[in-house]
Amino acid sequence: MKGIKLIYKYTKGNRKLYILSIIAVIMATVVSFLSPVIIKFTIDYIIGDQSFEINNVINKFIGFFGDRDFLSKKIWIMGIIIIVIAVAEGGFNYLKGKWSAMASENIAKNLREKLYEKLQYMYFDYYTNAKTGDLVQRCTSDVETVKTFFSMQLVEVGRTIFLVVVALSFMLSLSIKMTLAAMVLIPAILIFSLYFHMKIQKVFLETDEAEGEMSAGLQENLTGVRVVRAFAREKYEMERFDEKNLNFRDLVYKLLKTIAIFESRVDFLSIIQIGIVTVYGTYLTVKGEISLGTLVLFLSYERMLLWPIRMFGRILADMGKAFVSAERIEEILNEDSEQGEKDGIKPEIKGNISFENIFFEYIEGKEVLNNISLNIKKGQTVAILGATGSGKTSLVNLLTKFYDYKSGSIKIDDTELNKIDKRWIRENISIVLQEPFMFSKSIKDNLYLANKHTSEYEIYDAAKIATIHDVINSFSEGYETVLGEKGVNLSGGQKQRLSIARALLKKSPILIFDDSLSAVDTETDREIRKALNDRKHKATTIIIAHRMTTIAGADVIVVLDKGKIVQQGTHKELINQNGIYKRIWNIQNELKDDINEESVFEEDVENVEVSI
Ligand SMILES: Nc1ncnc2c1ncn2[C@@H]1O[C@H](COP(=O)(O)OP(=O)(O)OP(=O)(O)O)[C@@H](O)[C@H]1O
Repeated sequence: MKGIKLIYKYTKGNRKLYILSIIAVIMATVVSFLSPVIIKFTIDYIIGDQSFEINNVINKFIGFFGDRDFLSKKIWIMGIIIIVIAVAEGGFNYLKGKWSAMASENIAKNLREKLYEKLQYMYFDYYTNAKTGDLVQRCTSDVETVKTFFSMQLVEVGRTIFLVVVALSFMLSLSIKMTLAAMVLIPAILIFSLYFHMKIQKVFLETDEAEGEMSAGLQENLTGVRVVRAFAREKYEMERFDEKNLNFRDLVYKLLKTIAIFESRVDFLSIIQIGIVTVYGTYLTVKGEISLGTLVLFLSYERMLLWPIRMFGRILADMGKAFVSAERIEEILNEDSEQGEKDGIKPEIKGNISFENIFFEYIEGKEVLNNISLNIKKGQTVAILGATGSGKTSLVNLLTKFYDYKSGSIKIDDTELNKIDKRWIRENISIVLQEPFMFSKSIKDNLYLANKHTSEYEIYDAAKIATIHDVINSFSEGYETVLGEKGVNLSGGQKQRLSIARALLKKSPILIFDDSLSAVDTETDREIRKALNDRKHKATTIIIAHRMTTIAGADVIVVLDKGKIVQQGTHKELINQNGIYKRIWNIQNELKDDINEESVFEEDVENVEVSI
């Protein structure tokens, strides 16, 4: 029932095409019934001189070409009629294929569109829990399974049912005895086919899973190829892949063997069925109960019926698969997402931010932020320092509305963040993520992503601030250089710098760096901070970092520990307090002494006030 509802829902907008393809199938089937009738007519009436009372309409159709005398002299006319019928059948089958393909391709396209759109707006939690491979499979092979159902199985079920009904009524009108003989093994073949295909479904599923595992293994291996090489684990990886490869081969072999056994058994049953019609039909013909033409007609219909009936089980089993796929697609489409939310307000964002008694947890009972209160004025630079897992990124996640806070208050200027439109606030915040991601496009296109109306001059300017302009120019294609998957032809630090340039191009009133200078060397870090310093006060800037020199020049430094703010103040204030900040500062200075090198670090320590 659920499946039928889904069929009805999915065909929306394409039902006319479906009706047309069903009409074409009916026409093809009707026409296919004509050839044996023409042959019977030729054998019995033209050659055999017997009366022909098959059906008034068909009688008239053949009579249209002339009387018996005329036709017996020009028997080639019957050959031409058969050829025309075959061409007409082919034409109707072509139209059926065309219309059902158009409808099913539309359905698949709409489904992919809906899924893609939905996935753009899912809540962040969804991506944390969902497996990427599984999502990709739902958007590709599950959609394909549903498409195959609509393009083939649905119409084939209709064709088979129509074929059986029409053939049966036609055969019954000619000879009840022969019809019974022609149908004697049909139920057995049908039941056997249904039983077999239900049973084999499990093997199909196992094979699909084994193939999925093999491709997932390959994908993981390719993504982690550097780790594999670095740990010299090639042999181990090959063995793991071999195991999956072997398992897949064995399952496919088992599947093909089972299908071959089924085919040979059902072939055997079909031959016996044809044998029964031939022997019993010959007996009745000799006795004069039926004509030779009727025997030939029954044999033709028998052959026409056998193929769809033996495949009926397969079609039904595949339909079961299509319903499972449709449900997997529906699971995604029925998820709650940001799309369902009402639009929030869109105030002008100046850049004043205040957190008041914010508590936050991702998982109930596991507090991540504990009573956070913090005031950031427009244009200020705030640095956040804290151990891993202390809640720095979570603070940013709330600000960008990736997650919602349940208690406390966050105000942007004077507006409660909860009331501000999600897209609006994200448009007004530039964020450089902890793990920068670059699309497989040119460097320029990756930069345009931030602001498609930006000028080339602005792009170069942002790249210069992020100290990546010279690096880009050193590539032979310059800004047109196409980045590989995940930007692999850039180093980690280069990717970070490019994503800083991208964020700067957005020109938002709020700028966030989430540990975005960790992969650049101290010298480059200093250069970027100097360049940024010139833009100071243009945007409220939040910097999350572990390197003290990155942090020290901020207007306000916030020290987080296990989700709580434990210290807050300027570098000068914090250095004079006994606390985490002073301890880390001392550790980094001691390290510097240990290394005992004349370093940029030393300069940084001296210039901390100006170097953000
Ligand atoms: N999506 C999530 N679901 C559940 N727990 C999460 C999620 N994201 C983060 N956490 C948990 O919240 C805590 C704070 O994480 P957060 O990423 O804010 O730390 P952080 O200070 O930014 O750390 P780092 O410096 O390593 O990036 C951690 O204990 C982490 O395991």
